[in-house]
Amino acid sequence: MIEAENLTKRYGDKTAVDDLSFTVVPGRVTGFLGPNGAGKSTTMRLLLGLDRPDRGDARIHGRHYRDLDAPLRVVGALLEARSVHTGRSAYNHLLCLAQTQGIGKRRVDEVIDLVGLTAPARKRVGAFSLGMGQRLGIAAALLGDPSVLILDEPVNGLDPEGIVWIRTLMQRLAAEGRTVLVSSHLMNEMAVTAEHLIVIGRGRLIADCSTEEFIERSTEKTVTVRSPDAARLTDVVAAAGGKVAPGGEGADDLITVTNMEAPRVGELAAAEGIVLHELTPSRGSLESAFMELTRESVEYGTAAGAVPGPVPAAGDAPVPGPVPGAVPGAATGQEGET
Ligand SMILES: Nc1ncnc2c1ncn2[C@@H]1O[C@H](COP(=O)(O)OP(=O)(O)OP(=O)(O)O)[C@@H](O)[C@H]1O
Repeated sequence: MIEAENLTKRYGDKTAVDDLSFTVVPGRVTGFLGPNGAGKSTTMRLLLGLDRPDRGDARIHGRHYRDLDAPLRVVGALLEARSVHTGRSAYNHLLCLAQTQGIGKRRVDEVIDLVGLTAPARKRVGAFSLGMGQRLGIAAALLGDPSVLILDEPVNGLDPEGIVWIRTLMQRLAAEGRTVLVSSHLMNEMAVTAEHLIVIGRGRLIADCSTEEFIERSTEKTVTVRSPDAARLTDVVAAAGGKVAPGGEGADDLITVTNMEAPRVGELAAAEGIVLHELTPSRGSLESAFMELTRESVEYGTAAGAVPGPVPAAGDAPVPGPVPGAVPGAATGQEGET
């Protein structure tokens, strides 16, 4: 288990992590999300004792990282800025790490196989591609067979096959009862990998809830309907309280309904004898939910608005705006559930 309690870290007058509290439990993959500069890497560094918090506490299985006897056997970490001796082979790099913690050669071979680096294991790390470097970092994290994994952008640089591999690996590690905290900017990937999310903006907690709940609360459900009698269906649905938008130019048979569930649309159509060619409910994406919930805590947006809504300048509005799905006591002051 990972616990952050009122974690606060300042760099000069910049508050990178601001009174952040959360718990990451074993048995599921927890995604750690936030816009650029939100404080994800800083939080991970605080959890790993690589930086000291100005206030608050970070514990792994109830202990500070620095108090762990054999840290690699408890926590495996992949951080963005890694120092690897580029002249060394992957095998030697892992062997050196293993020797510092009394881990045997057999485990080095095991993790090399596990991450798919068997063939290039004796090559210089300096000649590795970004994806191979990422696999090496993951191998190092897994070396001590740790019960806690803290992975900062593990998907970075991986090709589609590599992305599926890391997804499956993280889910397997969680299913084995390990605690897995993973940061990523790839929303589609997080949507299928992480069961739970911790979302931060400007160093503060925005949401701590299941991925499903996060999407559900912040995006509108829509129903796409196709009918040769779309005009009449529009009237019927609108009269029953549904909001209808036309499908757009050249799609006269298409409407999009909000404020009404798909079964109700189907029942109304049946009652009126209106033929349907399609009735598709859809929920919003994690990406749109994320944009919606974090838009006021984005530090680096384009002037035209890479995200919907106003983008305050850095230093402005330290408190993210009203957020459905925020945790109790979060920056918004709104009610929410965990
Ligand atoms: N060593 C440092 N010195 C000064 N400022 C720092 C330092 N490390 C981080 N910061 C600042 O703290 C804030 C949080 O940075 P951090 O790297 O933790 O964010 P992040 O969420 O990991 O961002 P990204 O998604 O871009 O990697 C940023 O404004 C960053 O510039």
